[in-house]
Amino acid sequence: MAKLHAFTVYYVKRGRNHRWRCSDVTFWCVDEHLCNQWTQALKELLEMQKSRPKQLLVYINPYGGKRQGKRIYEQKVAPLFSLASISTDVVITEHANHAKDNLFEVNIYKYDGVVCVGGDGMFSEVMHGLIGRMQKDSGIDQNNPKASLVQCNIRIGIIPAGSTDCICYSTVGISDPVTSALHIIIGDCQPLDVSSVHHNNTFLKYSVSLLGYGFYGDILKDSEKKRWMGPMRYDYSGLKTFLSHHYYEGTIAYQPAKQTHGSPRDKESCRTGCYICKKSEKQLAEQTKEHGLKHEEGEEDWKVIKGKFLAINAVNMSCACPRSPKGLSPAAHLADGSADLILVRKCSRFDFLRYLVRHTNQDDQFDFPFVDVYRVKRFQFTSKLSEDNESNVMDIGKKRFGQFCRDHPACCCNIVNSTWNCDGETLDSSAIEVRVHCQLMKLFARGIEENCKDEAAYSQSRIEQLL
Ligand SMILES: Nc1ncnc2c1ncn2[C@@H]1O[C@H](COP(=O)(O)OP(=O)(O)OP(=O)(O)O)[C@@H](O)[C@H]1O
Ligand SMILES: CCCCCCCCCCCCC/C=C/[C@@H](O)[C@H](CO)NC(=O)CCCCC
Ligand SMILES: [Ca+2]
Repeated sequence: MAKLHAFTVYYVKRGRNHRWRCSDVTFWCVDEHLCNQWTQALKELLEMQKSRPKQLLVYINPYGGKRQGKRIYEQKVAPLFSLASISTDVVITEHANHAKDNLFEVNIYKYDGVVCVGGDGMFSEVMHGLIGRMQKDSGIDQNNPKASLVQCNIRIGIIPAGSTDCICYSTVGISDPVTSALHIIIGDCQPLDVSSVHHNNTFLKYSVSLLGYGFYGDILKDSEKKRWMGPMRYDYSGLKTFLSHHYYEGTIAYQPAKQTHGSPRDKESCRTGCYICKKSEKQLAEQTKEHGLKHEEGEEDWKVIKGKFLAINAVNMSCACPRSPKGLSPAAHLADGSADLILVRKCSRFDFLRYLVRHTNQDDQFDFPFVDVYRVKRFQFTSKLSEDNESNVMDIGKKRFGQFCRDHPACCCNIVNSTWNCDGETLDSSAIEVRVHCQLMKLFARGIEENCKDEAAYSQSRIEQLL
């Protein structure tokens, strides 16, 4: 028998529900020279793939979600990175803000990307570190709410190991560490809108998923005390908050997003290669070419809404997650430069439950008389309490009689403020000013792919597209 020579090709195979797996095929051949020619040609082809990362900085939160981050990375992700010849510097975080602070100190420019292993909170830390570092290096003051921010071209990869993993689920279609690792390896790139949140010309936070006041703010505040329960804390605090049924009075002012095509009531969702996000990318490039970073937005066309709200949810993306597979705004776009502002007004407990149930099924969440939704580029919120404080008409008696509104004791209208839930972190201020920055950062992802029945059908459609 002649001596056989062989080489193995590792490739990505699509599974069900947006899951990707690594598969391999081994080629055998008797001719050693031919075998070497093949491996050489394949190596050269791989070398030409400039979007694939070679060096990554990895942060692992060992305490996120079910505390499995370190194990998930070591067992499922590191072997794939090493198979793909990616070199890594790994930091296991020792305290909150470790990753964020570290990103201000290290030479980030030597990396092709930063990977976070954890949940939405861990992603938020890495995003704040990277965006903050870019602004610092470019001399841009984050405290100026009107500043045009510098885009961050160092991509972030998310290995989901948290409690909600909403950002991973909404940008990949599944919360699965191996799938996310493969998106990183093949060098996918998904731009992402980021909202900046300010109070009185002071920068508070950035947000990419949910900015929620009322229901989601109260859940978060209560659940933070129960971190030891792990992801279950949200079910416990969710039920408690639902039963308390608190309303909050305040004023919302918003500027509609006129430049984006599409509406929150659209039937189609944002998917891989989304033409609405592509149009926004083109507009952004033209704007930057014309005005550079100096472009200022007009102050025209503010709309004002006063009312009592059970929940105010501003989402930059659908916020799909395993608990809510279509998300809070199923037609929101990842990179169109706008957010969907959802106002849930005072209604009965039963009606609010009907609304919440629609987070989990196929029915239209906005088809209720007490729910309004607007696609916006900027908004401001002031609670009734801070309005009263500002105009110096605060009734001290209200304070003394505890937290319920003295004027309507039976209405559950809360005179204390709720808290803003900003991607799973609480904000210190209730009065905020929010602005969406179109495609401020990039992820190692490609958006959610259209569902295809099987791989053969997918390949066929790709061939047809290419032809
Ligand atoms: N070593 C650490 N010790 C304590 N806290 C940490 C550590 N590293 C990171 N953190 C903080 O833990 C918080 C929560 O982490 P993470 O987002 O990973 O998990 P989660 O809250 O369970 O998930 P999700 O955000 O998806 O709901 C983050 O805000 C992060 O700042
Ligand atoms: C009777 C059935 C009612 C069921 C209602 C289920 C609703 C689930 C909606 C989940 C929406 C998640 C939005 C994303 C928020 C994240 O930025 C944040 C950080 O991870 N998570 C939470 O605040 C955690 C929020 C958890 C809420 C439970
Ligand atoms: Ca958006």
